[in-house]
Amino acid sequence: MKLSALLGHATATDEVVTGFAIDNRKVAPGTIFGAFQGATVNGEDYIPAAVAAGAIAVVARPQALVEGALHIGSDNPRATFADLAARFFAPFPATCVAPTGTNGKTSTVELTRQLWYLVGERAASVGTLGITTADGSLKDGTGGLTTPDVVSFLANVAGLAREGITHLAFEASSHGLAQYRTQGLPVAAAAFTNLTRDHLDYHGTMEAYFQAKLRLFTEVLADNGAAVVWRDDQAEGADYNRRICEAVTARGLRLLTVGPDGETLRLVKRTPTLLGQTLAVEADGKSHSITLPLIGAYQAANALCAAGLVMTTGGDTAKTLAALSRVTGVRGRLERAVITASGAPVYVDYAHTPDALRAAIAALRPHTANRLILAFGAGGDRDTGKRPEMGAIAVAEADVAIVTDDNPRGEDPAAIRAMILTAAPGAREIGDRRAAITAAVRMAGPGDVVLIAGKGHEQGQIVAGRTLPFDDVSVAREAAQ
Ligand SMILES: CC(=O)N[C@H]1[C@@H](OP(=O)(O)OP(=O)(O)OC[C@H]2O[C@@H](n3ccc(=O)[nH]c3=O)[C@H](O)[C@@H]2O)O[C@H](CO)[C@@H](O)[C@@H]1O[C@H](C)C(=O)N[C@@H](C)C(=O)N[C@H](CCC(=O)O)C(=O)O
Ligand SMILES: Nc1ncnc2c1ncn2[C@@H]1O[C@H](COP(=O)(O)OP(=O)(O)OP(=O)(O)O)[C@@H](O)[C@H]1O
Ligand SMILES: N[C@H](CCC[C@H](N)C(=O)O)C(=O)O
Ligand SMILES: [Mg+2]
Repeated sequence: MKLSALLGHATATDEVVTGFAIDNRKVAPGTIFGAFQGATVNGEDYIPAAVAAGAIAVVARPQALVEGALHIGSDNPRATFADLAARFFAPFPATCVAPTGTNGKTSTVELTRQLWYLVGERAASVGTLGITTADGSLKDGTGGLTTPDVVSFLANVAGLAREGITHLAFEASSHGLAQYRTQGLPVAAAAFTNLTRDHLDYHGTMEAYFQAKLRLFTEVLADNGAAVVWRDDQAEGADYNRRICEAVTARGLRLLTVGPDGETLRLVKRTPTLLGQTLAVEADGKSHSITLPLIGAYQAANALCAAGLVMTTGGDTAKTLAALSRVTGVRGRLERAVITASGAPVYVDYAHTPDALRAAIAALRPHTANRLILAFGAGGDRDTGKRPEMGAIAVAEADVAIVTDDNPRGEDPAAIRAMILTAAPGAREIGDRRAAITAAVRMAGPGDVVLIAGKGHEQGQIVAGRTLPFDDVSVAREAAQ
């Protein structure tokens, strides 16, 4: 594609555009470079290096200095760059949907993908787990991010379309929304699960965090799009869900509400069973009984959000709800790793926020005859305020709480544990995660349940800039030997 065709107007030198880059080290001849002010450095400092490497145009603020390449000036360079990149990489899958929320995005995209698969669509998902393709296999391309950087995202989504994917569910993280990482991809439906404490290191305040999420509904969602909003008016942060509904209604878009206080899919009753739960749901004045093979209220919530996304993009209500009985568990979300010799099940879960920890413990409580033994930690170089909150929840809700390490990154692991322990009197401290998991598994007796929280599907422990191989599920299995 020629530069003039991409921009829609004549340019002094009309070169062929070969690609897009936001990092000067990825620029090749013919690239359009996006220079953005970041959280750690200013991308504008790399413009000369990008031009030297062959960039033919640079998207940057109007006041930025660009010499030797076309300067595409914009007050919102991230958005302008993404719109151009989307024009370059298109076409995309015909139906793209995106959930956001503090917790539940990965589960919702995966369940949405599965529901589409079960009714015969070629569907994929993009998020924390990576790129999950039509047959359920995983491929890389996200760079370890939940919402990949804009170039990787648009290039990969276009690649999925070329492979015949017609339906895509992707996770819209608050960082991704704030940085316009998905801009340019038309979104047919967006979902909102919940908003509770997380990422305040980046957003500063809960209101700023909410505003980043809100953008999915006010700006990213297409003009003829629809929103699915979880409604449990008694839940923590329920006011945010209400505000999302108001914003969607103000835009005149279709709104589907799901949950105990939802109107589209009203969750009337939830009954835990041995390996899952039965959901009594009212839709269009009809009662449906859904046998969901996943445990926990939180998984029911994500399943209904997923069903809403499928229904609002053309899925038949009865068929979609029926398909919920055939979904399988999401990797690292209340995943049963092993049953110990004494008969205690050991679950691995990705709870790394206060609300998630509470939800994961609550999910297991009905399945626990005796003690609920919890091993958990909190990540380094992330919101520090959530640490004591998680500690308080652990000692209040679990019978045995073991505080251990979870990706200390650049921080002193002992200092992270100390912050958790300030609000967790009675909790035990075992820094080494393998030792903590082993202790939890070995102390479990008949009727006990073990919950290992925080890392879910992760395959490494990030310590001082290095990622050491680590998998909670395998370690739990070894401990149970
Ligand atoms: C805080 C954050 O979101 N950082 C991400 C973001 O950085 P940034 O825009 O602030 O960039 P920066 O590092 O200050 O650099 C500014 C610009 O200069 C460019 N640059 C920089 C250095 C250089 O030598 N040359 C160069 O061109 C960079 O590419 C960038 O465009 O853009 C970078 C490039 O895509 C990402 O790698 C980086 O992710 C870091 C590694 C990260 O840890 N991000 C996490 C916190 C994150 O994004 N998490 C969310 C939410 C997770 C969830 O809750 O699910 C996610 O979606 O994964
Ligand atoms: N709807 C929900 N309500 C409360 N807690 C939830 C909900 N869904 C998931 N959780 C908790 O959050 C954890 C992470 O879930 P999931 O991976 O689906 O969320 P996410 O939003 O993608 O998280 P991340 O932002 O880290 O990618 C789960 O393991 C569970 O403990
Ligand atoms: N997307 C989240 C994942 C956190 C996972 C947890 N194991 C941790 O390292 O804190 C983040 O980057 O904040
Ligand atoms: Mg996720």
